[in-house]
Amino acid sequence: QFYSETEAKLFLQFYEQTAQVVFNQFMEASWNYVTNITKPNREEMLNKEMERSQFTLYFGTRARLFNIHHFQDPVVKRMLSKLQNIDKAALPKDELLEYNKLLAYMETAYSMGQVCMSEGPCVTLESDLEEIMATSRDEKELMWAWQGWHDAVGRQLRPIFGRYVYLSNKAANLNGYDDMGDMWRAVYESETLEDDLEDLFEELKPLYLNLHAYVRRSLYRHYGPDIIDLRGPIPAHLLGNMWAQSWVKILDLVLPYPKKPPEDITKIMKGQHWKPDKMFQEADTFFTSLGLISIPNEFWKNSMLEKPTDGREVECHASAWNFYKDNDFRIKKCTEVTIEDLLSIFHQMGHIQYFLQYQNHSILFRAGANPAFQEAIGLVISLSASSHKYLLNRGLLSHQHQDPEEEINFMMGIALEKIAFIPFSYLVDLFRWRVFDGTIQKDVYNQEWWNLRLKYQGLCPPIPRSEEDFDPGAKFHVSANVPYIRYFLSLLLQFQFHEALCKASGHSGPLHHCNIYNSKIAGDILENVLKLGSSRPWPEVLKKLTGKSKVSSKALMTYFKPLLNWLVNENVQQGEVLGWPDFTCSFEG
Ligand SMILES: C[C@H](NC(=O)O)C(=O)O
Ligand SMILES: [Zn+2]
Repeated sequence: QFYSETEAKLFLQFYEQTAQVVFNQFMEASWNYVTNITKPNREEMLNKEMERSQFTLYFGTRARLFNIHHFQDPVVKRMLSKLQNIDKAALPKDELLEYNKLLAYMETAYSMGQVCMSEGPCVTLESDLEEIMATSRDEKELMWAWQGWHDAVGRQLRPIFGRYVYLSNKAANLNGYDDMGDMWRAVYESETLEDDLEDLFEELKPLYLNLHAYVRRSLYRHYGPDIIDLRGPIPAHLLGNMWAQSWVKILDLVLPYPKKPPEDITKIMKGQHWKPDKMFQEADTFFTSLGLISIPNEFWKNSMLEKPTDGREVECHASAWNFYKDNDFRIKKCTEVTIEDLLSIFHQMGHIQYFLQYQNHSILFRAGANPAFQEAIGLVISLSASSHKYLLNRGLLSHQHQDPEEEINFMMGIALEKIAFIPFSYLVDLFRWRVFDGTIQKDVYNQEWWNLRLKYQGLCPPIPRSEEDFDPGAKFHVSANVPYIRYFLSLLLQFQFHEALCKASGHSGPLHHCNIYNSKIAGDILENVLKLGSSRPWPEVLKKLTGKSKVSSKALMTYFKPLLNWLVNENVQQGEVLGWPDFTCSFEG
C-alpha cells in the first residue's frame, strides 16, 4: 500500500535525525584512514562504510514505497527522489563488501604509489615526482618520472578494474540506470547533457588548438626536432604536469615576451616566510571580505594542512571534508609554500564555504546545486586572487602596473592552467562512460585511453604503451572512483560566475582585470546561491546568479579574447599547423 504525503514528511524527519549520526561516523572513520593508512583503520573504515550502506538501503527501500507522483509538495518529492538512489548499497551484501575492498585497494594503491631508483631511495608523487615533472627540463629524467609513476600505479589497477566496472554497473542497474556512467550523468538532471558537452567542447576547440600549436613550437625550440614534430601530437611528459592537465609549470619555456618575465610569486612568498596556515588565512580573509562566513576554529584544530612528518602514510590528494556535525569541516592537503598551492587552497576553501552556507539545510540538500557548482566556487575566487590588482595589494607583486606585453604574459599564465585543462577535463569521463557502457572493452582499455588523449588533447605517450599498462589508473580520480566531468563544467561556470559577480560589483574594463575582493554586493549574490545547496534544480540557481540558465562558453571566451587574438596572430606568423595531422607518436618514427 502507498503512504500519504503527511507520513512522508514524518519519514523524512526521522531520516534527518538518524542520518547525521551515521554520516558523521562514516566520515570520521574515512578521515582516520586517509590521514593514517593502516590495516586497523582500513577495517574500521570498511565497517563504517557497511553501516552507512545498510542505513541507506533501509531508508532507500522505504522511500520507494511512496508514490511521489501524487504528492504536491515539491520539496518532499525532491527529497524522496534523492533518497531513492541508494548507489552501491543496492548490491548484495557480499558483493558490496567486495566492492568496498576494491575501492579501498585502488585508492590506497594510488596514495601509497612510489617510484624507486635502481639503487637507493624511493620517491612519492606529492611532491617529489610532481616537482620533477614541474621543474626538470631533461627529457630523459621526465620520461623516468612519467613511466615510473604510470607503471607503479596503473599496473596495480589493471587486473581489477574490470571487476570494479562490473560491480559498478550492477549497482547502477539495481538503481534503475543503464550503467554507472548513466547514473553519474543523472545528477545533472539533463536529457541533453552529452550533446551539450560536445557542443561546448567544439566551441572551445579553436582556443585550445591555438594554444597547443603555440606551446608545441616553444617545446620544439627547447627539445628539438627529434622529440617534437611541429605537425604532430606533443609527448605527454613535457608539459610540466604528470597528466599534462595543467601546463603552468612550463610558462618559462613558452613566455610570449621573455624579456618581461612575471615576478616569481613563490619566491616572494618564501621571502616573506609564508607558512601553510597563512595561506589558508589568506583565502579565509578573501571570503570574509565578501561578507561570507569565516572558517570556524574546529577547522584549524581538525584539518591536516601539511604532509605529516611522523612517518604516517597519508593520502596527499587535496580534498575538503564535511562531517555533518556542528561546524566540523576540514581540509586534507600536503601544502607546499607555492603560488600554485595558494590557488589550490582557494579551490578547497570554496568547498568549505559551500558546506558552511548550506549546513542548516536538510542533509539531503547539503550538496552543490550540481557537482560542478561545488568545484566552481573556489575557482571563481581564485580568478580574482590571481589578478594583478589583488596580488599587488596583498604585497605578492611589486610592479605597479602591467604594460600590454606583460599583460599577455600574465594571460598566458592563466591560459596554461585553464585552456590546457579543457580537453583533459572532458575526456576522463568520456573514457569511463564508454568503459561503463561497454563501448570500450577491457582488452583495449589502454589504447582507447590514448586514442582519446590523442583525439582531444593532441598528446602522445612518451614511450610505447601496451595493454599491460593502465594509464588512466595513474590519475587520482580514476583510482578513487570520483567522477570528472564536474571539472569540465566548472571550467565554464567559473567564468560565467566571475563575469556576473564582476558586473554586480561595479567592475568595468577587461574581465581579466577584475578582482571582486571586498565586494559585499558580489558576496551577497554568491551567498544566496550557496545557501540553496542542492534544494533547487541547478539551471534555476545558475539563472539566479548569472541571469542565464545554460552553461555557456561565452564568458571564458571573453576573458581570453585578448590572448586568443595574440595567439592567432603569432601562429599565423609562424605558419603553424593547428592540430596534429601527423597523428603518430614520435617514437613511431
Ligand atoms: C582538477 C582536479 N582538482 C581536484 O581534484 O581538486 C584535479 O586535481 O585533477
Ligand atoms: Zn574540488
